[in-house]
Amino acid sequence: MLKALTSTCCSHTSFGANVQRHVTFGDLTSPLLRVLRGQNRKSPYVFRRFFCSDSTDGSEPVDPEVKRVELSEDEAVADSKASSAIVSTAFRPEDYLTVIALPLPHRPLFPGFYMPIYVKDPKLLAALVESRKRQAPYAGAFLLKEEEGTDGSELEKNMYELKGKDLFNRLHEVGTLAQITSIQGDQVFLIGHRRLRITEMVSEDPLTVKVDHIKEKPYDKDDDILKATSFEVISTLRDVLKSSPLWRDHAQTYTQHIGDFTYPRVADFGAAISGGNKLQCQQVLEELDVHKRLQLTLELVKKEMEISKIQESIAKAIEEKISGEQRRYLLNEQLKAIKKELGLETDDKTALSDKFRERLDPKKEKIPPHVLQVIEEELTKLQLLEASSSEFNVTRNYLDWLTALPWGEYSDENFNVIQAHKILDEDHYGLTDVKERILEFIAVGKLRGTSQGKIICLSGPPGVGKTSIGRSIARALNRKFYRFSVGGLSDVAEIKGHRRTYIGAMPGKMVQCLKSVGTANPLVLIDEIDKLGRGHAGDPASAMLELLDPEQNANFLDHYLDVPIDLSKVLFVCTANVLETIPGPLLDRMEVISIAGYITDEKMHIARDYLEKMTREACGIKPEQVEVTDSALLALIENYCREAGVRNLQKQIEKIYRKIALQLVRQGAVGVQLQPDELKAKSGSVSNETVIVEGSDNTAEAEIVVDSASDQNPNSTDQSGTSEDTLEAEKIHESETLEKVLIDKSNLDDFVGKPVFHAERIYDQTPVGVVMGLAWTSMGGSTLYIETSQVEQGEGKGALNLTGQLGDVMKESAQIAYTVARAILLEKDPENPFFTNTKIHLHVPAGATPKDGPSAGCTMITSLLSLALNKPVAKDLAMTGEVTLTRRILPIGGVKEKTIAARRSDVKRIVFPEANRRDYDELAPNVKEGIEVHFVDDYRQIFELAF
Ligand SMILES: Nc1ncnc2c1ncn2[C@@H]1O[C@H](COP(=O)(O)OP(=O)(O)OP(=O)(O)O)[C@@H](O)[C@H]1O
Repeated sequence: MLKALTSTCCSHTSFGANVQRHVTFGDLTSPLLRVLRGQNRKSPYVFRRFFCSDSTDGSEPVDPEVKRVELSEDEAVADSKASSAIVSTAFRPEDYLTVIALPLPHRPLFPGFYMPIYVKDPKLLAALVESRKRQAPYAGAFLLKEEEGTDGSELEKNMYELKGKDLFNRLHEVGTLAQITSIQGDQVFLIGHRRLRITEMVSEDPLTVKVDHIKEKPYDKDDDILKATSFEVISTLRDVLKSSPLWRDHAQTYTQHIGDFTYPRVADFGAAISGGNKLQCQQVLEELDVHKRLQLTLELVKKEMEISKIQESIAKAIEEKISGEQRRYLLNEQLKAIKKELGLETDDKTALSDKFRERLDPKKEKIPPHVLQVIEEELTKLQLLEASSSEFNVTRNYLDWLTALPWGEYSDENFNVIQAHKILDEDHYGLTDVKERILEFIAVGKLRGTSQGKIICLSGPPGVGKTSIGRSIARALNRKFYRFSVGGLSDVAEIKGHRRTYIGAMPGKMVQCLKSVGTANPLVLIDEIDKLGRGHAGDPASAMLELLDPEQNANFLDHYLDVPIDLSKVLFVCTANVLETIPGPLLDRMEVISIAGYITDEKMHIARDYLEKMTREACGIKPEQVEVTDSALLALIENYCREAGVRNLQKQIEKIYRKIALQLVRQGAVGVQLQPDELKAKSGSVSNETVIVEGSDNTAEAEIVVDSASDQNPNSTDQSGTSEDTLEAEKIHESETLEKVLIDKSNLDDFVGKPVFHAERIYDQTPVGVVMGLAWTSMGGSTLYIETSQVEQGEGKGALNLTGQLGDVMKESAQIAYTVARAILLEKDPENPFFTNTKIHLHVPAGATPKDGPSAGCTMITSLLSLALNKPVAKDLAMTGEVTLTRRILPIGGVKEKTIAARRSDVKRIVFPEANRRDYDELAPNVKEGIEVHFVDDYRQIFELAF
């Protein structure tokens, strides 16, 4: 603040430096003292330059030497010439009664102080230069009055535009006689001398005014009040200056001598360096009563003191804030050191080691010795490493994994076959093969006393419950369940882990599994094993082999862990949609259980007993609120969800129940809305407010109104009766309005839309040349037609065209069929030249679906013969079987799927190869129901059946 204050006296930094040079208080100490005491009359300029009290008194003439010191060397030379011609008495300040008026924008100039100003008006500047040359270096400095409604910045701008009378009117009457010490460019340096008062204007441009020199009113130097006030000003100034380190030196110099100043000087000095605004300063300047002036100054410096205190406290607060953090850090460090010294706390490393040892201790007996050894070595290494090194982190993470694994921890297995059976039945309908296999596994475990790790592979179309049965098996065996999908997995590191040297290295899935389940005998479900990716670095299939092979996995080596772990107690269950894509060696180690898909009857059971129940609970609907009829369910299965699995069926059921939930909530909303009406009828004591809300749609609002009715009269028994009635009414109403939602075949459309599934059966009566075959895909079995048609006829035009996105095997199969059909026709009707003279087109719809495989061989022959003989084939007959050139029928795959598909398409008779008789015999009776199967090993038998 003081810096700012002082710079107001010399408000330009460039000039500030100048001032510093002139006003070096340390240097001036003795001359100033002497001048103030009137001892050194020879060189009064030093004093005058700083504090011109003698000149302002009017007792001291200005020495021409004063000027010489202030001028530059050139000016001094010129000046010396000029001065020789002018009488020195011409420079007495009190002789100046007409002066050029200089406007001051910011602060008044106090006697004894420097002030640089800029003079932008060239005429004025020229006049000042001229007057200096004429040995009359004095002007009047007057503070400019502020125009109403303007701020300071505009004042300076406008100042240069003010001229003559306007300027005159804007000047404060009282100002200072200012000596022009030097002029550099448009910068003029002034020293204040004595107070002036404007009496009249003399000329306009530059503004020249007549002035009176004014003096303070006489005062008694020994007046105690005056003395006390001035001392108070001095002591306050001393305090202010002391608290500001920047001005401490100056303060010392000043305060040493300030006692020698006259009272008016002390007042002027205090006001000049204070931070008072320009009007306050002007007030001090205008005040001629010394006591009053001192009081005004005292006010200003006291204020300065307060500001200085605030400044100090702000600085202190900030300093404290910054150093606080640092202090806390240091204290913390000290605290740590002290604690360590006293043995109260160990350092990070020891704490870490202790944590790991704590983990190890309870299972130390079960940990294999070689693993224990590695752990001990690593723990020792941890102590030797620098805590901030990367190696330390690697070792810490490694130890974390090693100690977190469930070494020798097993969950108590369930060997109770009956209980396991119950659990399996609870979760899934049917799936007898799978369930039987699991029960066998449990039985063996019970007899042996321990269970073994095994690999079961569940294969089948999507949505038949492969994944969910895996979870159910874990529940039945009381093992922890962990599932991970290897579909598209191409990085071996996912299975075997990264080597520890890599940044961000992680162990493989199996180690992660063991850590997360916390037991060494979980059930691990490896999903989508048929979609295992082909790795660019390493072969994931081989890694899987190591993981799954019971011979190898007792010592499974994870790259990260680097110590063998025993996975032989883990039960692996894999799922796959097709077996073909599973790598041979892997498949060889698995026990495959295929789940073929469900027939309508099974789907009905699953929907009724499992999916519906599950969905109903998930939607929060009570069994009595809804009824889905058998016919609706049947229609849903037959017309909407004809695929092998039940996932789509589940989705449709969920759709139905969501719609029911919405319907119920809507009904409920209507019910509560009507409530106030009912209450009115019942109790007749509902306030008017209720009536207002009658018919409102907003349930919440209606409820609030009823509440407020009871609030109004809390003690009334009538009212409490009303709230009970409310609940009662709610219940009655709910049961009345919430009608049971009935879903029947007729309104099924409203819930699930129109059927999307059109019958696979294109023809009601198969025309000539069209025969139904049976196919099998990863989505399950399906029926498909083989169509043949005649393109053109002519001598020797016999040929065969194939369409329908057939694969190579199927194309070859068609060629074989063509040959066999020709041979058979030759046998049956030697005269018939059909194949020789007819170009035939064979197509397999739908054209957009790629098809392959040899199993449509016998269907193709039948189709070609039907066309050649111009005889349609029985409509309820479907066939499948690969044919050799010698007409033998070879076995096919997917007997169950094909049977199910045939039943879906209302086929009554199926032709299967004789070699598949065993597969068929194994099918559950409900799958075979209503089907007449013919097993054939030669095409001739099919010919008899078809025609
Ligand atoms: N036999 C069944 N009894 C009861 N629910 C079943 C049965 N089969 C399947 N589900 C139900 O069908 C849904 C789909 O089953 P899941 O997800 O296990 O099929 P998935 O065979 O694993 O299919 P994907 O091959 O696509 O993985 C599950 O909610 C499951 O509960």
